[in-house]
Amino acid sequence: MLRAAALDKRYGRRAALREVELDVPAQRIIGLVGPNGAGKSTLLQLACGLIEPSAGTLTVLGRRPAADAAHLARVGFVAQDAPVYAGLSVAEHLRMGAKLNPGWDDGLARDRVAQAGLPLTQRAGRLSGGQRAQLALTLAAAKRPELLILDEPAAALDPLARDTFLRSLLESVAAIGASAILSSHLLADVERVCDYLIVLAGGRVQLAGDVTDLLATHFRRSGAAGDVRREPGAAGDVRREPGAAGDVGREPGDGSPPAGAGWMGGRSGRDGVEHVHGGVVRAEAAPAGAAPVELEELVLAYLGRATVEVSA
Ligand SMILES: Nc1ncnc2c1ncn2[C@@H]1O[C@H](COP(=O)(O)OP(=O)(O)OP(=O)(O)O)[C@@H](O)[C@H]1O
Repeated sequence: MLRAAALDKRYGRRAALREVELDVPAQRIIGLVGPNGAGKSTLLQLACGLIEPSAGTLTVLGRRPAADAAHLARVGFVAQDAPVYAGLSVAEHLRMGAKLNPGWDDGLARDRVAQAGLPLTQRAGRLSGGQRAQLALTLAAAKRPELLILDEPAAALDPLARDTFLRSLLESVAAIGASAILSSHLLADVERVCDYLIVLAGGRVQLAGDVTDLLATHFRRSGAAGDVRREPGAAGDVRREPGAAGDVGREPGDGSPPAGAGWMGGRSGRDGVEHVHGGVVRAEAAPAGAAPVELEELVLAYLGRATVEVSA
């Protein structure tokens, strides 16, 4: 569904993506996570055909992004901050969507608008942030795309609006049978809706795979519980909501490796066990005494390792 080979994107001399290799199957909801400047928006914009690769190849639904009008119709994009036309009403947005998109599903659009409680006569500029995000999602979903691409769609929303938005996203994806890729800084959101994960840092893919496979092949060495955030380089800006489960007693990096965590800051490969970071290891089967990891620990371990590698 989404394939990248030796994909590079440079802005002048700055490399935003380097040697990206991806092969994401269809029918997934993909979470794209990474700290600020990791290259998430760049990858999504490449996938939409808004920008061109500097080197390498990227295919979306088997073709070059935005290859032609027919291919454009197969992809729906919700850009960061859910842009809509402030001066147009909700109903006018739907009429515009119907005119511009050959596969427009007006029934789906009107159902979604009603479900989200968007007043048809209200100008988009007067909608709340959550309502604007719902309108942008409606416009993208009513195209009935095979792939929905969303760049931090819920970042500006309060927890309740985000919850409603994510539920609508899941319903829309299920209703149209699409794949979706969304970037987010909020691991709780990714954990909730995504079944495939891509971790980007420093323009490189640190980890990619089905969430169930990743969780089945990563473990925490005994004594390492919850220590990933206390390691040097643990990336602090991919975050959970304050108060979310698992946050109790965890503090951002205090600069010292955790006692008893088996921290090696690199890969050993010994006995088929690869040390990732922060007591998190990768192995086909659980090493003796190791415990399952949560998605948050997994992501932080790879981001922590990337930070250590960059600063080494
Ligand atoms: N139009 C541009 N011109 C020059 N540099 C750019 C441009 N867009 C992005 N960059 C740079 O490319 C890198 C990746 O940026 P990108 O916006 O893709 O990251 P991101 O992971 O989406 O970050 P954020 O989470 O802050 O949105 C950054 O170093 C950024 O400064």
